[in-house]
Amino acid sequence: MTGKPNDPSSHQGEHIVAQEGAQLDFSRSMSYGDYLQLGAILNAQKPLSPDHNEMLFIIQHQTSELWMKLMLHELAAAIAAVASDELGTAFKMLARVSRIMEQLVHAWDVLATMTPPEYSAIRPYLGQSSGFQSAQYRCIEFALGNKNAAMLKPHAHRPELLAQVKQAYESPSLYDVSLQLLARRGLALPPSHLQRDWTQPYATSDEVEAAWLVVYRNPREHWDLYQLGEELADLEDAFRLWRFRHVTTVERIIGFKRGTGGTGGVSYLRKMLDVVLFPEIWRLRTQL
Ligand code: HEM
Ligand SMILES: N[C@@H](CC(=O)c1ccccc1NC=O)C(=O)O
Repeated sequence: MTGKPNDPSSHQGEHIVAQEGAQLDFSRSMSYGDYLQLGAILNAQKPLSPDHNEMLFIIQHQTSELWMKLMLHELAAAIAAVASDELGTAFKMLARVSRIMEQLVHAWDVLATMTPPEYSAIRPYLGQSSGFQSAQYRCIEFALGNKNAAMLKPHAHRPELLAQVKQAYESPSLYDVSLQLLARRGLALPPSHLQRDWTQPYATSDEVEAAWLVVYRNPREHWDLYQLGEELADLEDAFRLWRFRHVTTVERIIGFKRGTGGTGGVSYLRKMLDVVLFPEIWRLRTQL
């Protein structure tokens, strides 16, 4: 034994961990993998094709779903916090949601390493499955106020998922609870926007814009509402970037083919770029 770091006969590594007192026997205590349920997570990649690149496709989606799970966890808590006037708590959560969305924006860089012929080898194995059927994604859209009854249908065959998506569909969105907060703070909000059928898509209102304008014209007096408005802008900004990277990545990989989910593909995704979640937050800027 020479003791050199790269000498395969060296037992130096063993000595280091022993000296550091690292725990090495997990026969009777919880290990890293036990705590994180890595057995379940790392055995859940089951490629259907013989193609090398399917692992990328699966892991890209699974990691996205995990980040979406955290986003929903934070969003639900942020909605509850705004509804109970705990704005400091809500800001922390909303900032985290925006950072997760940015993480998902950058994740497209990994998927974009997949070329059209590489994806064409996998695509026939996907059948009619599509991200369009992601229950968590739909819950995020609904929590952010983009309500659409038709989007419940892909979940009709899975009662537990349908219940989850329906709950998000029927609940007030982040923006709905934000407007209620503005009203509690004495700003003039139209009754039509304070109590309504939450399943209906949000309708832009000049009165709502006027209320936000009071906040934005005097930030010092309404500092936390002003901060809330900017958190909403951050979140929608990041979400727009995600939508844009999706459609661009899709175009570079499948061009203008129809989607496996049955939509026109890029034409459908481009229409989604026109969705505005918090319209008055954007419109008011013209008046400042
Ligand atoms: C090769 C990569 C991808 C392609 C070619 C692709 C293609 C498409 C297409 C064509 C649609 C429209 C629905 C349809 O008819 O199928 C769609 C929807 C969707 N995809 Fe992807 N996608 C890709 C990757 C991803 C990834 C990584 C995610 C992340 C989870 C994702 C999430 C979604 C979601 C959530 C929708 C529904 C969007 C909405 O309804 O606004 N996709 N995708
Ligand atoms: N809609 C895609 C298929 C697809 O991307 C997909 C298929 C199964 C699971 C997740 C997917 N990702 C996003 O739509 C296509 O038309 O090629």
